[in-house]
Amino acid sequence: MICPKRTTELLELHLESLKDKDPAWEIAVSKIAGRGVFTTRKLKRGDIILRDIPILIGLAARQEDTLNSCSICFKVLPDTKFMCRQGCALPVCSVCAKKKQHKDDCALFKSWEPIEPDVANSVIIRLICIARAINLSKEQRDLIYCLQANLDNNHRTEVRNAAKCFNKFPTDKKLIEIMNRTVAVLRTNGFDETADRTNDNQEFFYRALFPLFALVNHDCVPNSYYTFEEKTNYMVLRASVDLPEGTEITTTYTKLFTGNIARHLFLKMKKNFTCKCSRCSDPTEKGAFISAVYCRDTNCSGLAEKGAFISAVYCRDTNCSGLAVPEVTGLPHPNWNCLECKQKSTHAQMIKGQDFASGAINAKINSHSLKSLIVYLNEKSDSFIPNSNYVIIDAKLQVIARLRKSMEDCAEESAGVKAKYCQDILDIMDKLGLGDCVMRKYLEIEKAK
Ligand SMILES: C[S@@+](CC[C@H](N)C(=O)[O-])C[C@H]1O[C@@H](n2cnc3c(N)ncnc32)[C@H](O)[C@@H]1O
Repeated sequence: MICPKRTTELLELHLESLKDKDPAWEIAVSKIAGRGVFTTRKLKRGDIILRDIPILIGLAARQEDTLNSCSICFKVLPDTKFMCRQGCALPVCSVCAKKKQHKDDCALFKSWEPIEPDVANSVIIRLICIARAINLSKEQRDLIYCLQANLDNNHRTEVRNAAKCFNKFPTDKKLIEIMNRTVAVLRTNGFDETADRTNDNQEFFYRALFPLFALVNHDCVPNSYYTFEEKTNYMVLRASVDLPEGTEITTTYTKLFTGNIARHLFLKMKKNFTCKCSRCSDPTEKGAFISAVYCRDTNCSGLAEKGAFISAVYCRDTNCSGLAVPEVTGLPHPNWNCLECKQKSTHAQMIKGQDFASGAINAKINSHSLKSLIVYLNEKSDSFIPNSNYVIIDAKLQVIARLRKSMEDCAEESAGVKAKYCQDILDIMDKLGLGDCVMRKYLEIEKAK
């Protein structure tokens, strides 16, 4: 680990234009992991903790149908003629084509001779963010190298695959090392794949590295939240709750509403660590029961109908309607404990109800009938899965998002549904102890509309 003092020096150079005489943050050794960011004074809920400038930013280009965005301003361009005419294989709008950043990108990519310069290729477009590290100053590069990089066997794949798209991709070991290291740093600290980092469940369409924010450790109930300034892409980090002086700032690397088991797996596999926060250590997730399922201590796990089983559901001949939670946290397939009858069950037994409800909800989502999804959530899902379960939270978020766009085919059913679902989720957020965040603001606005 590079020491907090040197890290701060490099960050101060990077943040020059945002220099604050009396910053509310400092870098210090963390009890959670390595270095962390701490408050230097008392802050109130909503106060700005810090602002950060992306040291690297580029299009995420995750899906082929989003390739017609400008690689500088990220605006979506008309469907045809959005590629640079200079043969660099980058999409750019006519205004940004004249900007220095594009001229630098263009010169670099053109010198590597793209094999198909007129075709938008996601591998090439995704490389912009990484390749921009080549033209950074020494201090900027030092800052990138001072950030943690979880090196796994895959971090070289991206550059290796990109090389196949050019006739003259560099073979110089130093250049390749800069790009590979940047990939690893971005994966450990940046915004990249949708699932890698989420802003309270919202997706990103660019990949970016904010070096000061990269020092913020994870907690499944974070005490800060961030937004972005539209014109500059600067990040603004604010306090979710009142923060005493000397508090370590935390953010979340996972979605807020996934259960303990899924969060544990994601953090282990994608971020290389096991979270030991208070939510992760509590099988009830602070009484929010996001991963809880019904106990249904049952003598019968058969289907409630003979023959073709077309409308069959699991037999509900049960003795117990209590909630079951994982016996211990941090295992992918834990045994489960009923909080009422104390019966223990295997993971496979317990997860049936959740899988069943999940399948039914996905079928309703895919059928595009919002009405049938709402009816299912209001009248049926509760017999398979508790309303606090994340499968239900996700489905309600889908309904809220769709009702927000239009009233679709269900004017009657939707009356009051959006406000009720928003309130249901806000109640769960309160149980988790989540303070202000983008999601809370979104739900409060949608509830009031
Ligand atoms: C974005 S960096 C955070 C800053 C890092 N502590 C440093 O010194 O550079 C992410 C890395 O920090 C560590 N980390 C962050 N939050 C953690 C947590 N809650 N528990 C364990 N390790 C954590 C993990 O190694 C993770 O890959």
